[in-house]
Amino acid sequence: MLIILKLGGSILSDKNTPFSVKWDNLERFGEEIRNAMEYYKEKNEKLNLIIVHGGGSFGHPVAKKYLRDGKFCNMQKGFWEIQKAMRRFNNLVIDTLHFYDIPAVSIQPSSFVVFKKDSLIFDLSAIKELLKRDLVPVVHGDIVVDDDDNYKILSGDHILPYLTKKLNVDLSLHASDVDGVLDENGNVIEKIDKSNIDDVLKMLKDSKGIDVTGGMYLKVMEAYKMGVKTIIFNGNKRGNIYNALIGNVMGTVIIGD
Ligand SMILES: Nc1ncnc2c1ncn2[C@@H]1O[C@H](COP(=O)(O)OP(=O)(O)OP(=O)(O)O)[C@@H](O)[C@H]1O
Ligand SMILES: C=C(C)CCOP(=O)(O)O
Repeated sequence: MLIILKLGGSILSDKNTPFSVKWDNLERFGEEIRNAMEYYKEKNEKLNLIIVHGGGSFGHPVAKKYLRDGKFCNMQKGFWEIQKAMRRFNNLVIDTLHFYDIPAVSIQPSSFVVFKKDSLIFDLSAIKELLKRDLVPVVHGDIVVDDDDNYKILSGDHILPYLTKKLNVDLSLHASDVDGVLDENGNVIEKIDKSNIDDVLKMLKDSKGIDVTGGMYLKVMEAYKMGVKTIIFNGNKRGNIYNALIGNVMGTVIIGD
């Protein structure tokens, strides 16, 4: 069983308070992930896990400092500043996971991923070998170069569907701070597929906090375009990370075309 789980920046941090961490949440996620690993072990079922996390209160405010009219400037300094912010965040996440005996290891996209016009150069060899050794790759949103002499943010919302497709993941999960994608009445849309994608995209607004990527719109659009199935659910609710990992959580199922 190969599962990929994105821990959204909005549940790991307060995106309106730079460099803040929601420690209660992060520690609970560690506990729930460990419990889910125990669940599969007791069932004698092999679980391989990849974790993705967003920029949260670390990447977004720093990236915003170097954006002018949608283009990155002063990147002689900015590239490392954004990398450094994400390394800080990634270190905190991974150290906490280790406190719960989760063999997490870091994957930093800025050092090897290239954003091409409509695809990614993203070598998966190391991630595949790490999974073979039952290690848990933790891939984070990051600043990356593109193939047009510029720079782009590689969002966790790009990474999750990309890895879901390329690694033929069995279960793709996105823990955010809402119960799912909500309609104009605030009700959870249970399924998004080609029958309702156009109507749903009209309902998507901005994120509450500082966000330089694309909030819910990017999440839904990237998963749909990549043609994968993923579930968006509320990671703030105690027990939901565990429930999602054992295949038992309510949210919005996106079925890409
Ligand atoms: N129709 C919608 N349904 C649900 N949430 C929506 C909708 N439109 C906009 N949002 C906003 O999207 C937010 C979730 O997207 P956001 O990108 O902030 O989450 P995240 O994945 O935790 O963060 P990050 O992308 O930084 O990791 C919600 O908190 C909500 O404010
Ligand atoms: C802002 C940076 C560096 C990463 C953004 O990743 P996301 O929060 O998953 O969109």
